Amino acid sequence: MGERRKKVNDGGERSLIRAPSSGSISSQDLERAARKQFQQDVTPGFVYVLAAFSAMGGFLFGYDTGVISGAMLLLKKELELSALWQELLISSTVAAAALSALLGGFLNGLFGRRVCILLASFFFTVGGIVLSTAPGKEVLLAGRLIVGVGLGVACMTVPVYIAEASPPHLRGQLVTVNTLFITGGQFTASLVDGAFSYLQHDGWRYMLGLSVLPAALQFIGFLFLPESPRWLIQRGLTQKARRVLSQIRGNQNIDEEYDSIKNSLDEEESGGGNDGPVIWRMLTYPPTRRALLVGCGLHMFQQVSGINTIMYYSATILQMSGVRDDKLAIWLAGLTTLTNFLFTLLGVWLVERVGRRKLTLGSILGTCLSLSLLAVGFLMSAQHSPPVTLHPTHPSLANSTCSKYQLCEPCMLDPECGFCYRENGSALFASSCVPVDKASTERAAWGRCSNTSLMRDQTFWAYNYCPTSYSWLVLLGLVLYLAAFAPGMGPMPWTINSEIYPLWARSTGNACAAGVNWTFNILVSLTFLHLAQYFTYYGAFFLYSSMALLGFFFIYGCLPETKARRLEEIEALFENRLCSCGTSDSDEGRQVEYIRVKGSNYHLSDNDASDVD
Ligand SMILES: O[C@H]1[C@H](O)[C@@H](O)[C@H](O)[C@@H](O)[C@H]1O
Repeated sequence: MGERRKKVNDGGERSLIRAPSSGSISSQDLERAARKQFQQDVTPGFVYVLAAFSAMGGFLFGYDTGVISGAMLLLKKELELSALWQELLISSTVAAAALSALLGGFLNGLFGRRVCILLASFFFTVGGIVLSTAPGKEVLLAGRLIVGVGLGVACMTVPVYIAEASPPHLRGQLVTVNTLFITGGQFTASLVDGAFSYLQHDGWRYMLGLSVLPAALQFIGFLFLPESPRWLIQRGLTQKARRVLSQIRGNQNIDEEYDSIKNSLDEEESGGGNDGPVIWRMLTYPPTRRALLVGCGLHMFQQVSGINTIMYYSATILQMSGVRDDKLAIWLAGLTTLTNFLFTLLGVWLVERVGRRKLTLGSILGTCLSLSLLAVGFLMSAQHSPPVTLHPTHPSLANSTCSKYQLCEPCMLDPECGFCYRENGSALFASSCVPVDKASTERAAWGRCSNTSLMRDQTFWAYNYCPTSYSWLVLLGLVLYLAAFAPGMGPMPWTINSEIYPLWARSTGNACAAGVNWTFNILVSLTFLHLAQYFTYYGAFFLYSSMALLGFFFIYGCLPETKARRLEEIEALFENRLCSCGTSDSDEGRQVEYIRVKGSNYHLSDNDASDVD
């Protein structure tokens, strides 16, 4: 208790932690002086330019993963793609991204962040050109693989680069901007898909090729942007590092930041144990092992709470709610990506205000509840599933299971069948379960629903869904899901991973975590239809909801708050046994303000202001 002032090892960041009780005049004077100084140390605009150019990698991530669904609608008709080829063209990019993200860790350590981003934008540009000029499906596949390689490298490098260049008080916000760009890319892709869907011939070339523009812009921009100062110091390029630091910190004093990075590197070196591959060292050193577990766990829970299934399925949810026109459903699906984007913006605003931990916890809890609501919506629809009243006879039905179904629910869960019905006001009649046309799921193979243009008024074709009066519940679940997921669970795994590893483990840690993200992304999307078929839609969504609940407990127990801390301080947060964060969070319950002042670094736990000039 006798200790009135404690020097903290924050490596030069002048930090004042003020207890709510400290309200004496001297403390206020101190704050005023500190704030004045802080305001003079404005963050130079250069950091924002740097973050925006880097986040174009995020935009391309969102664009290239989002645009394929619309392009595929045209491609499969024009190139007569089999189901296997469609699957190959979609999954190849994600698989290539998973592998190249892992390789990206190695490249990052060896060549630095800047070269890796240049490499990624080069791959994006070449991939885009190959895709838009492809003469056939084989070249298309090559193009999708090239884009995937770029994606993997970009998704793990960009957050690290932004985190390493940002001042601590802005780091969360600037790294989260990268995810904002991901969702912005997804939104743009849905607009481009909508616009070019009218161009039946070659529309896909424009959809896939447009990514060349931002990719080339990023490449040119990065020819002029600097390397990360932290990587330069690690490589012993100290003069260059100092130059970059002065460039990105403007009129602020860079000595302390420089010393802090240097000291933490020296400590690591003198600590020994530098033998063996980085991943081995990470796994055998408890703080990095714990950080890796938290980082990979966050990405796993992000994906198993179903974001990409929801985005992919949103057009069907909208059709279920009464939007019957396919084109309109595609445009309205754009609203889903827009909602995702807007709520990510909320995340950018919240991350430095409420902190990473609270934001992620609140978000996953909301995600879990809204997934349950979605599941209840599907359950109600299933329980009130309309019956099949007509059992037409047709030679092709001899080998089909469709004619055996008595209700719409099992009929729509069978990928071979669809539900054809007539409607009079809200009453449904003359319904049948018939095989879907193999060439297009928009119509039946034969009968009343086989020719969309000739379909008489009031005759409808439902594939993948059943007409229901509970669609409002599903729609509400969808909107609430996006509102809960997008500000926290969408961006935080990327943001937190960019800051929880010490410098020597940062590239490898981010590479592994991004690899986990892509792997679970593939797993969830490949299993969704089977899950729905065997456990029904509500079963699938209840499963995602329980995953999110598990994720909540994991985050509650294991994720420490990293807000406003210098990157070099964060390792210390993982020194304690994992899963103790929920019980002892040192800074929680106290009002924490980090204020830059001249002089040494103080953790001010009382009113003493005597050392501040
Ligand atoms: O953080 C992003 C984002 O939330 C996207 O919307 C999603 O498609 C990605 O898979 C995810 O990693």
